[in-house]
Amino acid sequence: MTDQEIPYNQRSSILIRNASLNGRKTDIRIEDGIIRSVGETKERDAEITIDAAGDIVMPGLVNTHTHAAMSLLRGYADDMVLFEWLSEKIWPLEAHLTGDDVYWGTRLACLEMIRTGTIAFNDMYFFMDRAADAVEEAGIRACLSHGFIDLFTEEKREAEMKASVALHKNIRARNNPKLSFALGPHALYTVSPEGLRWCAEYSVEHDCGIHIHLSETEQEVNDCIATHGVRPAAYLDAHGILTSRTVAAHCCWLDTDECRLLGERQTAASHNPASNMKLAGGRAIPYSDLRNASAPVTLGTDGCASNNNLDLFEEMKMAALLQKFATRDPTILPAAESLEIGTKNGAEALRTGGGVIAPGYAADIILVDRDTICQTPFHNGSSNLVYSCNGTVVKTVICDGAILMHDRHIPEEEAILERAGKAASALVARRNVA
Ligand SMILES: C[C@H]1O[C@@H](n2cnc3c(N)ncnc32)[C@H](O)[C@@H]1O
Ligand SMILES: [Zn+2]
Repeated sequence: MTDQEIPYNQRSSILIRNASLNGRKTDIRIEDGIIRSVGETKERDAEITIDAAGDIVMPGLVNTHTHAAMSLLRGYADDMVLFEWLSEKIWPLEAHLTGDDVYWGTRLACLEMIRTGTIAFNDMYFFMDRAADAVEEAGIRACLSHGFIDLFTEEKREAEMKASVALHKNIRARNNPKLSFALGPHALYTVSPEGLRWCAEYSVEHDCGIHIHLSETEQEVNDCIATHGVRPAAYLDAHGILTSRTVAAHCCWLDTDECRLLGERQTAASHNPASNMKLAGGRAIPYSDLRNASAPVTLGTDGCASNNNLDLFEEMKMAALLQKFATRDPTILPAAESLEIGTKNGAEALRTGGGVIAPGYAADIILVDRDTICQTPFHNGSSNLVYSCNGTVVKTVICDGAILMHDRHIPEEEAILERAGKAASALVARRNVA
């Protein structure tokens, strides 16, 4: 089948033939966005047939914490301390962002995510109606939240509440099962207690998610104890923020009791190892404690200004390596577990219906090359995917039963690179004259 014949970003009936799954050859039938059968099939009547001989099939990856349009800020400010990085470089530049910037930045981010095998992401940023436009055109799944930052003033709180409700309405009106809405209280150091409480109540009333930063730095913990007399997780819990619909990003400085609290509430922790190492937070996520407490652990990249890419294959490797280094225990977070964190756990946290290759699951599937250096020799599939490969191994991406990349081709790639590059230059120029 030539590229022209592929109906990109349209649900189709798809037959994948001869793919390798857990070391066995198999066919996979997809209809109406769902995996219908896994195993050899005699049926041949699909709209699209993909011969996947030489490819490995696996669930698509899920990025549970990002700020997609920050792809425009890739390389803009590196090698800085987190708070100075935010307050001196990132926030002053973001003050000049437009809806168009967010549209092109999010298109660029979706392009990168699709190319590296990600089929869903959890995003917190601004001008999110334009992010939603970009996401729909890319065809990927996303949970979108307006970054709610009231800086403890009532006036800003009212504005952020309005912006959040408007985004919720906008997303509902699109009636796209791949799009969902979450409240996005940025962090306990940028949102008033009233703002947090409002987000919590709104999320209960409308059954939507909550996306927040939690315990990224030691300073956040120390300031919280000094101001409120409790640690960050307890503080957020007292304001109703820790729920089974909540994704808490970073979680580096949680203590054992806080891990237990996340477990009790079934709040998902999004582990962002590259960002934590780059911004030098100084502590790795307490992975064992979270696991012992049965708190869901998922994987995220954070934005492109602190990573600086959105490749979750790299992130799976860093997650495993960082745990080993930080705990001096090479047996912690083995490759197969890292893969599960990057796929199944993220899919559960974002409720995509996918994350597993089996009948009845959402058809969120990727095909990765087996005939490459990083897969040779092939002693252990999980080991190769986590420790040896990166996102360039991905050949084909199917999301909700629609093809988004086929044989490494994604429509409009060149145009997106050009427009996003121009938007980034113009944004920096506006900041420099201001
Ligand atoms: C949604 C808001 O979150 C900011 N943001 C981006 N990265 C981080 C981080 N590691 N920690 C806290 N905030 C961050 C964005 O720059 C935006 O202002
Ligand atoms: Zn973040």
